Amino acid sequence: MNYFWFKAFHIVGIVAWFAGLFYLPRLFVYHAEAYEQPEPAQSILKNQYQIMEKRLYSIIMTPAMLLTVAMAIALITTEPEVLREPWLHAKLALVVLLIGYHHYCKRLMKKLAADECKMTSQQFRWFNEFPTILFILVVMLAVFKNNLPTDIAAYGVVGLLIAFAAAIQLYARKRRLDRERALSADLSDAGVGSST
Ligand code: HEM
Repeated sequence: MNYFWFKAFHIVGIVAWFAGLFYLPRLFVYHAEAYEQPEPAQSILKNQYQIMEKRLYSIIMTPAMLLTVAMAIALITTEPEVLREPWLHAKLALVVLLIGYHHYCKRLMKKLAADECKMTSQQFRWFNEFPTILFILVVMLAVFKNNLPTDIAAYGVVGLLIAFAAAIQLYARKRRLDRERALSADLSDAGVGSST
């Protein structure tokens, strides 16, 4: 019975942890875009994102990660034979990457707060997709276990990367066109380029 409790709270921890792992890098995208704004909007936005990032990281993400890992340890302690399973070894390798990503987010948060982060909003959009891929792979390993269809998983990851690249490029193009349109509207409001 304990095993089911541990598994239930393992999943509760995962959901809360991933809510943060998906949303924090999105905040980094908006934080990086705030640098394009004029003052005082820039300072107000940067300050607001900094508060949101800090709270999300320390109140939700880190406790949820600890709950996920604590429940995983409890699951393994209850059924130690699972430690011999190859799917769990693969899953642990991916979880190590996730925990590394989690800590790297903290480093980026500090750099953004100190105005020392050199990453652009487009680079953050790529960074944002990393946990999605790890999430899908870890869940597939947890469900299929040793029967994971590795060929389908590999094609799926490549397909996802192509879809992300297309979406990021299309969005960058849309932003560039919007900026050009706004600039030409400003110029025509100011009478530049008009003979009347
Ligand atoms: C700290 C590292 C982790 C370890 C050691 C671990 C270990 C385990 C173990 C032993 C189980 C029980 C398997 C079973 O009863 O068949 C389990 C279940 C599960 N884990 Fe993890 N886990 C970890 C992290 C994660 C993460 C990060 C995710 C999601 C991204 C995840 C997703 C799941 C899911 C969905 C289940 C339920 C699978 C089922 O009932 O068939 N785990 N985990």
